[in-house]
Amino acid sequence: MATSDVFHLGLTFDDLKGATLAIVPGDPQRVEKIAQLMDNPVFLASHREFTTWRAELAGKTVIVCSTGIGGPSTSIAVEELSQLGIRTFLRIGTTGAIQSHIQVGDVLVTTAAVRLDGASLHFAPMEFPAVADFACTSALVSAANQLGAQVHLGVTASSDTFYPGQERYDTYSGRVVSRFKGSMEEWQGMGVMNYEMESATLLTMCATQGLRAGMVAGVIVNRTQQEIPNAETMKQTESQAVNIVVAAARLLLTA
Ligand SMILES: O=P(O)(O)O[C@H]1O[C@H](CO)[C@@H](O)[C@H]1O
Ligand SMILES: O=c1cc[nH]c(=O)[nH]1
Repeated sequence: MATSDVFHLGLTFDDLKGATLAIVPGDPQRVEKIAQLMDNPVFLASHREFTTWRAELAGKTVIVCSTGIGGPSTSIAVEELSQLGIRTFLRIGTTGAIQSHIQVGDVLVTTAAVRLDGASLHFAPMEFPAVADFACTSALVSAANQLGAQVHLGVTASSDTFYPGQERYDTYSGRVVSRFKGSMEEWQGMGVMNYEMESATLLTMCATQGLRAGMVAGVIVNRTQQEIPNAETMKQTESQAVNIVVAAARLLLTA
């Protein structure tokens, strides 16, 4: 029997037991928390940034697999999970809001991403929109409403870097390259809700390959107010977004 049917994830076809839906957080430590909210959670593998558990929801198998931070590792997770049979991806992340009306603790559902990454260009030219799947997006919004979350729907800026690409000056050099100087204000003017680091790659890969993807994130900082998140608030916000993604997966699996 194969020990792994794909290059990085350390998973076999057998491990997935026919699952077609995966929940994909960035942080490997979030994976078990998500799996434990479902039935019969089982640890499958952990290699590099990719930790994978399997569980059941509404009698169907669900995979939970971390992508790590950023587009390159996300592209590997999405590619290998697709090879193994996954067709629907729900990302659950943390994020920094850039609009003053969005509060820390709110939840954002991404309808499309500004492609400030490099990996998505390996799947489609820049003219192609990084757009979320409508059914996934609707399920995430319904789940957020069911759970009483304060939810905002809109565009996310998805950057390869946490510091210059998100126009942070509180760095060792204090310098941001000219391409990104003033960029936050520009995105704010266009109504962009927030920054994170994986949706551009995930949404472009899925939209160009007949796969479904949706994205929800808990707001852990608001860049118009502060730079460093509060640890307790961060835990609560993450936990709310985790509950939402599991509820959304249930809606999609029972539709
Ligand atoms: O909480 P996750 O899912 O990792 O998402 C966000 O947090 C990381 C940066 O701190 C990036 O991966 C960003 O997209
Ligand atoms: O500001 C933030 C917070 C979380 N993740 C990001 O990528 N940016």
